[in-house]
Amino acid sequence: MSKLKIEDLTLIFGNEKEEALTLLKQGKSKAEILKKTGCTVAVKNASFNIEKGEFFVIMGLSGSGKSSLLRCLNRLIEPTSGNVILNDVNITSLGDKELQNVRKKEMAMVFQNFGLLPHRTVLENVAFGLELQNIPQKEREEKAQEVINMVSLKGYEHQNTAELSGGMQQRVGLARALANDPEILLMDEAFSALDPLIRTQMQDELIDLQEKMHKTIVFITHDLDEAIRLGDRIAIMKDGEVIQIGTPEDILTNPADDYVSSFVEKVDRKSIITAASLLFEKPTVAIFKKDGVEGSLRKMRSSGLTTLPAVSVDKHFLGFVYLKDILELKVKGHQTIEMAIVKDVPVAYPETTVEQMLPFIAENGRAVPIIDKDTNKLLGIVAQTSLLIETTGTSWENVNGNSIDNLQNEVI
Ligand SMILES: Nc1ncnc2c1ncn2[C@@H]1O[C@H](COP(=O)(O)OP(=O)(O)OP(=O)(O)O)[C@@H](O)[C@H]1O
Repeated sequence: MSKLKIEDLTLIFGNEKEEALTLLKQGKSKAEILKKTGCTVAVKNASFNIEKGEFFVIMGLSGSGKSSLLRCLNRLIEPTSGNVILNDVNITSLGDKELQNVRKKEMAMVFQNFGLLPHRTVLENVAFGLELQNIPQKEREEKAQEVINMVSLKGYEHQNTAELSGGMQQRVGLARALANDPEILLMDEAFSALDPLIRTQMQDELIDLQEKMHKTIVFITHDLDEAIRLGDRIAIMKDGEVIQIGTPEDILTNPADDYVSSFVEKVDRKSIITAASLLFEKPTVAIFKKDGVEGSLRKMRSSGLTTLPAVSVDKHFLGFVYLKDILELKVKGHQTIEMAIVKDVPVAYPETTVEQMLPFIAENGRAVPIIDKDTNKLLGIVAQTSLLIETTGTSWENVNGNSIDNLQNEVI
């Protein structure tokens, strides 16, 4: 079930909003609208869903509209048109009191500049939201302590936040947001002010925390590496428009346009591209025991492949068969291939990344079998071009896969 629905959301800054909106509907560009009305279209017709428990990252260059969009979700900024629907409640049409309740209980925000009360202690800062709700001191302090422990700040409860490092202040910000146990966390460039090492550490901790909490997180960043590390899905914004939404792998393998490509080309893909996305298009050929020496040779000749996977009748992977071994069996007059099946080869799974597979390829020399973890069946093989085996063996671009889906159509 979808948790948060964003429907045709538009945000325009300026005095001539109505006119700007009309021009927008007529298909005029952001630049034309600015020229004619003096209004800035910060978010243009955004429509997408964020699933319950999803880590959703919004990414884009400075000025692309990320913060504006995020602030429309809890109406820190009033959207000009469109709807934000949370669990069937239309946030955009709530009265002040109900909206306050949503902000307190359902959507909490974590800011880049922490937004803490500097002369209050960690405990008081974390409990602050609960204090505003008149929750009795003992109860709010217990709750605050619980989240302080969660974000690894135990022992710092009574320190003033101004005395803490940036990373620790951001933990306080996070703990404060979590104190109300909201369903949704809105995080606006929450780690951007931290130095790189601390930033990576905070990302790791947030990933760990999310595994336990299963919150819906909407996280803004202008850093694609951060988006990829954190996001289940990433929305990419440009000039107020959401131009692509997808998993990190979708975005890297199929960038929607040159703008997305320009982000993507700087990313190290080896650690993101998985076997699953390599297993498409070309079907592989596999050998069954019943093919025997002659049948195997025929399959190798007609497919042009000198290494083929051997599978059982129900497609369980048995091992690899190499041309040289089959030829040896033929010379010796054998008809069965049993002896030529090399069983001890490293296998990978659909979620195994290219980076993780490269040592297998180096070790095995030719290909990596991709196996379904549950059924143990062979899904396909990821092979390296012979050229690459000769050279470095480390470039993902030259790694390709063959799916076993079309096994019935194999070349014989
Ligand atoms: N209060 C405002 N008044 C007028 N225009 C604004 C206001 N806030 C933002 N804008 C404009 O709206 C557009 C989107 O800005 P926004 O801050 O949402 O982008 P962003 O992607 O979050 O950028 P950054 O990463 O720099 O925060 C920009 O053109 C910006 O200049």
